[in-house]
Amino acid sequence: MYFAVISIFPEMFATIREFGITGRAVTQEQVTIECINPRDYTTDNYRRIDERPYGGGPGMVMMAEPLSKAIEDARLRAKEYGCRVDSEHCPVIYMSPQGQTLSESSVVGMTYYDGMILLCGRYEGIDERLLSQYVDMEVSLGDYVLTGGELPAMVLMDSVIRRLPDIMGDDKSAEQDSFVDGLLDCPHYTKPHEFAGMAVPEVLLSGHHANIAKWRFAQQVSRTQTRRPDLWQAFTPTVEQAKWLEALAKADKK
Ligand SMILES: CC(C)(C)c1cccc(C(=O)NCC2(NC(=O)c3cccc4nocc34)CCCCC2)c1
Repeated sequence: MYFAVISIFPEMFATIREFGITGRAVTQEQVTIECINPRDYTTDNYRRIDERPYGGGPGMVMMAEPLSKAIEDARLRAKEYGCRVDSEHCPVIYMSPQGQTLSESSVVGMTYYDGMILLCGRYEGIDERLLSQYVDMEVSLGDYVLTGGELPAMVLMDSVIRRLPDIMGDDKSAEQDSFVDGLLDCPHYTKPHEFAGMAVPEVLLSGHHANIAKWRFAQQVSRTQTRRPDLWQAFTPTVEQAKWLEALAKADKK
């Protein structure tokens, strides 16, 4: 999958290009992440990419011209990479507080794109005429004030990359199932057996895999019910999980 990121701080993206599962996906050429700096598309001596806002007010606004050229170049590169460069297959996504909030379901939908061109704002934002002319979709990470769109762009890329086929490899089954069935995670334990006077729940040492799976599922259920009732409301159990829920309910009644 092809990612082009348009940002005045391209160096920030080393965070996902050089580390962990996303770094491995880049090394194995399952994913390409190209950083495009709008400053390279300026024509003045000062390489201006921001200007004072019309109508006055604090701060600066990112100019449309350099961003438009950067997006057009990103489209060329996406095409060279093999993407079908249209809004259905390689959308221009503006990371924005005005956008639709990113969810695991929208992440899954994005794994079907050939690629995506991510636009990161800084200062007070981007000239509206650039957004109306070039942006296919606005996506938000959530409701808090940030200094830029780069971290949201990296979060989006991280969540999409880990869902691509052949990325999670053998640990896919473990990590994939626990995180994406819509429940919070169960507690995890590893060596040493004793820490700060605390041992490990016996069931995890039993080697009884069915009991261990049941215990973990029960932990996920109770944690989700108590900490995230909103997720619990939205949770739709698989047939298997529905059976376990029944068994749990019966056990609770005893
Ligand atoms: C949401 C809230 C609190 C009501 C709000 C309302 C008004 C402005 C902001 C804000 O933070 N403006 C600054 C700005 N933020 C973001 O880019 C951004 C923020 C949050 C989630 C994001 N997901 O992607 C990008 C995101 C970075 C500098 C360029 C202009 C955008 C926030």
